[in-house]
Amino acid sequence: MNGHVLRMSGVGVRRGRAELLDGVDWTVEEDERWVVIGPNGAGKTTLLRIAATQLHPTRGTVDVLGERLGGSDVFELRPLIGFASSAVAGRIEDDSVVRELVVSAAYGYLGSGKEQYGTPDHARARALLARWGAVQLEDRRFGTLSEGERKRVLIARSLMADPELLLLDEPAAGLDLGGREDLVRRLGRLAGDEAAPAMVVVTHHVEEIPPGFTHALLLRGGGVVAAGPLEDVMTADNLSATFGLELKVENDGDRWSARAV
Ligand SMILES: Nc1ncnc2c1ncn2[C@@H]1O[C@H](COP(=O)(O)OP(=O)(O)OP(=O)(O)O)[C@@H](O)[C@H]1O
Repeated sequence: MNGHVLRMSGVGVRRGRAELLDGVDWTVEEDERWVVIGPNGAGKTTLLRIAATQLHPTRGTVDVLGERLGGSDVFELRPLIGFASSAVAGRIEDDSVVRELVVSAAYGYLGSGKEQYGTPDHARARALLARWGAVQLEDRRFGTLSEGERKRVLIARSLMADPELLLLDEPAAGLDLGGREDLVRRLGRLAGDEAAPAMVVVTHHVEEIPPGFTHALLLRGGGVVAAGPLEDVMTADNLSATFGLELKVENDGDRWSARAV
């Protein structure tokens, strides 16, 4: 696999006359933790769906975990990819019981529900729910959970298959301040775990970059503004260009913040 978990080259996505992505070059190595940052409509979700093998680009090449998209069976790749997004959440039935929901992802994030699960699977699901502060919810139905509770359950579920690539689309969206800080701290803990998969987290807010994250890709209008190590990319100039307004950016060693000048 040469350490490349994900490699995109000249990737473009066109829908009608709209270029959702254009000329995206991006490589994620196995020990890297990336944030993808950009304004509404920048193409972040489209980019993540390509990485999750849910969407094929119109142009360019994509290699995920050493396999070329289009040239291999994506159903074999998908169990190796953890993916949590509001679209994934939207496909979950309200009456799904949390414990079953997590264990049913043991063989991929789109578990059919027909697989047989054993005691180790249930123990792993429980441990993951505990790690994400959600074990007290295991008997609850998904439809009864708060937004913050759903996010934590979905992340536990996305890790159930022990993926090699973890993709989280706006995991902190809709959370209150305490919920956001709790989630960012837990993501930071995962980022610091050497055994954790390569991670890509999409966000609109630099305040949501967890400690321990290493790289950022800034996206605007379907194009990459900058990509690379956080300390190189997270400049006021780059972020101002990404969001289309003049920003001041601060870093206190662990966390980032930005505000209009
Ligand atoms: N099928 C489609 N046809 C035309 N335009 C589309 C289609 N699907 C998505 N788009 C547009 O592509 C752009 C990128 O969408 P995407 O969801 O990837 O952005 P995003 O950066 O995730 O946005 P947000 O932060 O608002 O979630 C948006 O302007 C969206 O309206």
